[in-house]
Amino acid sequence: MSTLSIIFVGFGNVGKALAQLLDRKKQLLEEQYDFTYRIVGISTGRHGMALNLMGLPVDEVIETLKNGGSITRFHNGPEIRDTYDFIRLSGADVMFENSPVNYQTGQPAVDHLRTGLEFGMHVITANKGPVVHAYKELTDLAARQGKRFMFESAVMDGAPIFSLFRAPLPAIELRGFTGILNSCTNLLLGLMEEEKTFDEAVNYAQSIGITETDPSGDIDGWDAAVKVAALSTVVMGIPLKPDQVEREGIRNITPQMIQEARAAGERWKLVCSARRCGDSIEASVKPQRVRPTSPMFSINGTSSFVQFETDVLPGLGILEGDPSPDTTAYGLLADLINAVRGS
Ligand SMILES: NC(=O)C1=CN([C@@H]2O[C@H](COP(=O)(O)OP(=O)(O)OC[C@H]3O[C@@H](n4cnc5c(N)ncnc54)[C@H](OP(=O)(O)O)[C@@H]3O)[C@@H](O)[C@H]2O)C=CC1
Ligand SMILES: N[C@@H](CC=O)C(=O)O
Repeated sequence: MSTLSIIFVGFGNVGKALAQLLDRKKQLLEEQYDFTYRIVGISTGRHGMALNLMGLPVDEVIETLKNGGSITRFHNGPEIRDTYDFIRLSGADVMFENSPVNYQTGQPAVDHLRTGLEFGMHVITANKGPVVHAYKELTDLAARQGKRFMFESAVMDGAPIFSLFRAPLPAIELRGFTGILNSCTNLLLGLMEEEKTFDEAVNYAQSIGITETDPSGDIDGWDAAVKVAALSTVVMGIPLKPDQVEREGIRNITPQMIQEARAAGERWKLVCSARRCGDSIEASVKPQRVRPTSPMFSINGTSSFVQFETDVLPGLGILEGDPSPDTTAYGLLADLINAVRGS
């Protein structure tokens, strides 16, 4: 049985959930997939970084972070200058990159992933930035290195969106899609229907780890726009950047607007859509009132939904019920298994 050494770049809600899921699935990985793992490195933005090639005490690292402490005390080895040094010194087989998203450039995650690939690692991320800003570059580099660049969790967390179009739907023509791709705003709109204030709703969303590091990315529609751009780039084959998506967030939706919609039997939803027009794409993210006849009407809480328009399957939809950092962690774990077994 092989032992993979694993590093984490970014160890917030998602990184920690993944470390705990890996621990829970350790025996299954050994029995069914014939590999085990050792977490040899964890790096953060403001809470230090630590390498120990014999394996880090992950529970203690999590406890330290919970108390706001630095994890540098767990470091055992030569001094680490920066994250690139951390990646290089780790000699790891697999890197998980889960740092905050940068909608405009994808950095520094793109550089982290490139460095991991250059040093011979499979690189796996839930970060949407690199998918829209460096999909081709990182996919080509991974192929040259005989490694994988994987990002299933970047859109709809653990639901297999990218994998679906990788193999199970050969020869299909994807013409467009519509749906709810941002969990946070769907939760906020639902809580406002229950007469919570906007601030109360945001605080709750942050407490369950579903917002972006900076929640304005959710509220102003950037997270939804980067997901639309990622789907366009990867599954529709039309590279698109978030600022090319017509975008309006939910900041201007008032409690009165919510109640007016309710009185009319409708609900506000932050609707994402994209439609192929020749070689280009028309894409938007905007709040819309939806009727009970829409499949989006009954998408509650953090749940998300997408309906694909294809030439052969009329209306193929995927609903993900109540995702959280734990479901994102599952998408990352699935990527790990698929990278290791070459599927
Ligand atoms: N939360 C979710 O449900 C989902 C999140 N994602 C994506 O996963 C990624 C992580 O999200 P989440 O865990 O919620 O975010 P958090 O804000 O909880 O964690 C971010 C982590 O990245 C670290 N970090 C910050 N800057 C850097 C840097 N320059 N280099 C290395 N590490 C850095 C932070 O360290 P420190 O705290 O010390 O600053 C922290 O450990 C994001 O890209 C997000 O879009 C995708 C799907 C779902
Ligand atoms: N902030 C994001 C988290 C998952 O991508 C969302 O709310 O959808």
